[in-house]
Amino acid sequence: MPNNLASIANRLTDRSSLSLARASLFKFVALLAGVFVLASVSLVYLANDLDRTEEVESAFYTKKAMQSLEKSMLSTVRDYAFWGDAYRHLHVEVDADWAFVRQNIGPTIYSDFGFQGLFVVNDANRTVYSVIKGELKAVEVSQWLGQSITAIVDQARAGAETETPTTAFINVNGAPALVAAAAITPGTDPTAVADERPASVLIFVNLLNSAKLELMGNDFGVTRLHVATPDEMSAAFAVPLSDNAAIGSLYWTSSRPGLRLLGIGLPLIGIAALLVCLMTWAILRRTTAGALVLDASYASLQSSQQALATSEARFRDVVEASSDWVWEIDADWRLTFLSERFEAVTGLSRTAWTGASIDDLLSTELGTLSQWLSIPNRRPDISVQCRYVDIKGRERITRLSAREMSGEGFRGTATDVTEEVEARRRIEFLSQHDALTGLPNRTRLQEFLDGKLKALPTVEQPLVMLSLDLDRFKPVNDLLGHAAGDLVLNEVSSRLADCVREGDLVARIGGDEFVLILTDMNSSVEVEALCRRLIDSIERPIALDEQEVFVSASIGIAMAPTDALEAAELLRYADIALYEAKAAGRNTWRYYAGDMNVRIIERRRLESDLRFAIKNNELRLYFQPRYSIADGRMVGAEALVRWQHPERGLISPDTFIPIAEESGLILALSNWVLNTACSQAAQWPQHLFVSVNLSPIEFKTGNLFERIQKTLNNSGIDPARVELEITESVMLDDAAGALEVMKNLKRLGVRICMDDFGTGYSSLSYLRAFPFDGLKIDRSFLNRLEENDDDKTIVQAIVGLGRALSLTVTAEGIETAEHLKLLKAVSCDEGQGYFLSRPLDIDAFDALVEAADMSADKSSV
Ligand SMILES: Nc1nc2c(ncn2[C@@H]2O[C@@H]3COP(=O)(O)O[C@H]4[C@@H](O)[C@H](n5cnc6c(=O)[nH]c(N)nc65)O[C@@H]4COP(=O)(O)O[C@H]3[C@H]2O)c(=O)[nH]1
Repeated sequence: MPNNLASIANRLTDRSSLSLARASLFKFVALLAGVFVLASVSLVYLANDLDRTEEVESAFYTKKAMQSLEKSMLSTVRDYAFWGDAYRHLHVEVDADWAFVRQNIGPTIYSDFGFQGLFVVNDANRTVYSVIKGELKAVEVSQWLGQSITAIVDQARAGAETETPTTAFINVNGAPALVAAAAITPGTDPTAVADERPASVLIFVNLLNSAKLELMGNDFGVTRLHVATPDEMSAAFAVPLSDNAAIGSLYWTSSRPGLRLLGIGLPLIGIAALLVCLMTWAILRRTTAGALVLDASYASLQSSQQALATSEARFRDVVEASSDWVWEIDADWRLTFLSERFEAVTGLSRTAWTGASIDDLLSTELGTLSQWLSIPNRRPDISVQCRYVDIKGRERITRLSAREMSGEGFRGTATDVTEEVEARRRIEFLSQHDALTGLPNRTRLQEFLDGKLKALPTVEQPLVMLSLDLDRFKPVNDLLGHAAGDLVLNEVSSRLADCVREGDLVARIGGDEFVLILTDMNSSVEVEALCRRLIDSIERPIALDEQEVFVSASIGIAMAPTDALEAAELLRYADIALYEAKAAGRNTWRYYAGDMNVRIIERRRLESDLRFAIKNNELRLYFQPRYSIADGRMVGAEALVRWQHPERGLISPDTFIPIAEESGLILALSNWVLNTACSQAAQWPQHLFVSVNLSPIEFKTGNLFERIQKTLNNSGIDPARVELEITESVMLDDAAGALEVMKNLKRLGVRICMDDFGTGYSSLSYLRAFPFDGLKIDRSFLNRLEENDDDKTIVQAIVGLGRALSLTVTAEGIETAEHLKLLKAVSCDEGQGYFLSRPLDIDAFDALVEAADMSADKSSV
């Protein structure tokens, strides 16, 4: 049975609903057509039958009519023939008066009975009395009839004895006629005595014309009875008038009820068929439309089933391939399904946990999971973070999504997000903290500061911000390496954190820059005590492996609401104060003051003026001659830039070089100096070199080599006559990079000289490692020479060192004859200073050079 059903289903699925519907409908239509054909055939058969019956009846009644006619004529002829008076007046003697005139047997035969012929044939077969159509005529019966009726006459005489008349149909001139004949006898009249002669015979002739036949037919319900035409003669039901067909037959006009029935029935069937056709057409249309819809639904159902199957397969694949596990619970919160991944992810047994409460497995921070699932109108797309303990006893975090099932219960997925959550926490922490020291970073500082400022600090309860920068940290980093620098920063960070109270904030916002936010400082005494503590704490030696490192700090202080109520402003003011603290000699602190800001503004104005100055030729180049100490010969000159400010007059480089360095204008400025210095020096005598100062910033820009090369090419000066002065901060910032640049510069053929030697930390080591050609002893040594014997020794040592390293040693700041004498004594190579010559403008220097040349010429002469 199921097989049968399946095969039917297959057959059904093989054929569309449309074709099925059409096939069924066509069968139905064929059936209906069959019914209609059958009905029509039946109707035709019935009609034929009816017609046949009608014919049979008509024939029957026609015969009846004939018989009735015969009977009537027999009766009539009998009445007149077997009558004593008739015997006396028509046989014994023929008395026309009695018969015709007195109308005993005369015209009434025609007028009453319609017999056209009345004849009396005597015993010699002669017609003795004849009335034709009611008129007395002397005509032989055989003549009038056109034929002999001897047989009829004889048969009538034969019946005389028994008084039996006779009838016979004859044909008279093509029309039938019924002849009734009877022997004239005395009948029952006792007065009339029969003679011996053969009896005379009374003959009535009834000519059956059309009108008479029709009338007769009507009496018997036969329509238009008439003599059959030759065609009708062959009809099955034509009634012959005698055995002799030559006499003719009678026929009638059939009412053909069958035909009438057909006339009514067939159109009805036709109309019914038409209606059925219309209905079928309508049904076909509806069925087609319905079937099309059904087909479409079926196709859609099939594609839905296909999609469902694909979706199921996809779901299966995803469930198996995904790292998530799938769960289902019933209305009692009991786990009814756990996917295979559950074991792989959690290590827990599926079998053991199936049937257990989900609350025993998972917990949320918001309460039990079942409570969360029960939240009315809970959005199904929102997931919840749950915790569980895996097989190894570790707490894991999973993100759970849940949807209510149409029955009762829930199902969903669980994604292990432990790593993700930890990574997020870490990222969150890192986004707010400095990776090296773990201190809050600039972002956290900003948040903290905003929060504190929103609380509106008061003058009595101010918010204090300390901007702290380490002094002497860079050399540590550069000389001892970044690892050592990191250790120092870590140590400093923890010392700073130790100095503040809980609720305060210590943030690291740059390499060696820190910001402290203090909220519970009631007086400047407290603030300063803290600053002292901070500096003391930082100044304590920091042990790094086997050596100790010393750093210090400068602090700038700004307060809210006194100085500002905006975080950015407060930071800026604390920075300004820090700048002042550093300018004040470091290792100290400064409160922000309004005029500091003025100074900053002033500095900004200068920066903008300087930008204009470089472009508009306000810079001037001075040259300070450098002499050989041994013989007092000029060997070269140092190019020193000045700024001829339209309002402020001549401005010293000490004022604007730092501004140029900070604003980035230094490159444009230095280009101008290099080009001017080299093109001027190119015109000097060949034995004079020019020395140009380079800023440490220029070493970091990357294209110093190209710039110098271009300057040399443009000016055409011999590179050997160009000396570049750099300070040791160039090496402090990036020793490896500086070495690379210096080596490249040396390839150009220029000389490199270390400026301000003796003021830094590690000049000696740099001197050995870098390709210097000379060094310039900082003028601070010469300033103190007269009062400090140590400095004399140092100068002597530096000169000795320079000689040992084959460097040209130049003393700067020779202000007195004594300085010169001393330098001569220690065999210092070269010197420059006010005592020998102040820096000169181009014209003055050219004049000096010219004068020097002339005196040299004179001396040589
Ligand atoms: N007290 C005293 N001072 C003397 C004596 N002899 C020379 N000086 C001054 O000492 C400075 C020597 O230049 P510096 O050490 O390279 O120091 C220079 C140099 O570092 C920088 N500088 C000057 N011109 C340029 C330049 O074109 N480019 C760069 N990057 N820096 C420059 O500005 C600094 C100051 O330059 P200046 O004001 O011209 O000051 C010059 C000079 O006028 C003396 O006997 N006694």
